[in-house]
Amino acid sequence: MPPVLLDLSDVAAGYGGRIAIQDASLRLEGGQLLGLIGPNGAGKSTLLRAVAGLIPALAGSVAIDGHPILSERERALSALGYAVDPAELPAALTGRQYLEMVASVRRCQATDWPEPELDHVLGFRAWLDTPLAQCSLGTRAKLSIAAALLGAPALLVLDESLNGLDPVSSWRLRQILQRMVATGRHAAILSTHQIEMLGSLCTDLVYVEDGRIAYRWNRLDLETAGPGGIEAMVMTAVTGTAATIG
Ligand SMILES: Nc1ncnc2c1ncn2[C@@H]1O[C@H](COP(=O)(O)OP(=O)(O)OP(=O)(O)O)[C@@H](O)[C@H]1O
Repeated sequence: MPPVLLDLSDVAAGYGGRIAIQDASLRLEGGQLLGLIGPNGAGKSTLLRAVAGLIPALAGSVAIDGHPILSERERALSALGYAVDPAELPAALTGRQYLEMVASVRRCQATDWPEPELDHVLGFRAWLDTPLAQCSLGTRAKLSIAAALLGAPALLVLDESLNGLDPVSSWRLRQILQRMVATGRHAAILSTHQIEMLGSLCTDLVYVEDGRIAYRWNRLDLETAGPGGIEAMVMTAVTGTAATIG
């Protein structure tokens, strides 16, 4: 049996007493790569922040790799790689300093990536000694993802992290994610507005709307739709009309 790497049960979370996501239940095993989609402001990032323990769950429970975030926070978070929003990276640090800081928390080396020479593969090596404030958005996004990958955590959470990446780096990173997940020892959640990116990547798909998980598709649904058919499948469900383009 693959390990249960994320167990989210009836989670509610929000800001200043206002609920932004509620009744969210998700279970991810090793080998699953979940795509998270939905309208702007639907609650996707809020859900992922609750998974990462950045905001508290106001109801329900979150467990990562079998460790409840509430009672075993340190053990739970040591199994999580969450790519921080590039805008929230510490601007005064260089990329190298940031990676070293994250590595020291993870108790690994600052180059301990699941694939060797990730800095070269993703093309940010030349920027490692530049303050993050002076790096381009895409380079900061790469450094954020590279930090999340340090120590090859069991659960990876990438919240729109691929948005700013150049096409080749995005493709390389998706390949790395797929290879990690295919081992059965890792699971990942990837939120994006680029549905077409998810077709050949995800094993599962969730659509969040108005603060709730509104639709779910599993591996069989995605295989049946085929990589090119996912967008039509989602649009048909969400808009209630058969959706085709062209
Ligand atoms: N830091 C915050 N403080 C207060 N409210 C917030 C904060 N972040 C998000 N919200 C609110 O919570 C709701 C859900 O926002 P969230 O960022 O989770 O949506 P999202 O689905 O990720 O949207 P997008 O696709 O536009 O990134 C929105 O109403 C938003 O205005």
